[in-house]
Amino acid sequence: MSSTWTLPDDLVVPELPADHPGPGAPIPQHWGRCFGCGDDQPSGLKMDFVIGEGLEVIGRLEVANRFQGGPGFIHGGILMTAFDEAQGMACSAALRAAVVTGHFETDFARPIPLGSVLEIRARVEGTVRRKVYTSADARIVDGPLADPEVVVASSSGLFVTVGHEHFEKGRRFADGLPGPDRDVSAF
Ligand SMILES: CCCCCCCCCCCC(=O)SCCNC(=O)CCNC(=O)[C@H](O)C(C)(C)COP(=O)(O)OP(=O)(O)OC[C@H]1O[C@@H](n2cnc3c(N)ncnc32)[C@H](O)[C@@H]1OP(=O)(O)O
Repeated sequence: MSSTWTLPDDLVVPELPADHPGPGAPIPQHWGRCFGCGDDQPSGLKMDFVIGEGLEVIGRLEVANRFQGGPGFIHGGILMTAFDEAQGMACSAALRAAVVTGHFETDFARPIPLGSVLEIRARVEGTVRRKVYTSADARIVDGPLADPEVVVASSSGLFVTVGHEHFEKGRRFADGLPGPDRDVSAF
């Protein structure tokens, strides 16, 4: 299966921020209630991230039983969510900007068993105005069917940088129903 994704000709590769922490530095969760990375989200993916080389970040996902789709394997939508989180984190680390997903596509190359540990390497390919082009690939690095040489899935996504006002619209719904305003400025 091959992607229909193509990068534009006028892509600009961003410079790393001057205070970029460098490979291996942990990346904090961007929002405690985030389904991808938050530790205040019991049903979430609870992904961990560190900075990789250049414009790359490295995410880790333990494939828990609750992520099951077909018997014994990860649900495809869960895998897409993990890619979405990783590629969003790559944008945030490279650009120090808030982003939202505009367009996303994933190739599923191999089934991924429950109990395995996925490493997702996600990177910014470049920007065009507010558009951020990203890609990522996943490998099983521990547990069942582990083989770090094999790419089990890959992904391409277009993110769009937004101001914090974007999230103001959702702040009253942070508990799922309209309620007191919450401070989402740290998102
Ligand atoms: C601390 C932070 C941590 C951040 C860490 C992040 C990690 C979290 C990762 C999870 C992220 C999510 O799931 S976010 C949740 C899912 N996504 C969303 O809810 C987004 C919903 N959509 C929107 O809110 C809106 O459509 C926007 C913001 C994407 C765009 O609206 P806008 O602001 O009015 O901008 P607009 O002018 O329309 O578009 C700007 C440019 O992007 C292009 N563009 C817009 N949408 C698309 C699209 N779907 N496909 C292609 N291109 C698009 C336009 O053509 C234009 O290109 P040009 O004219 O310049 O050529």
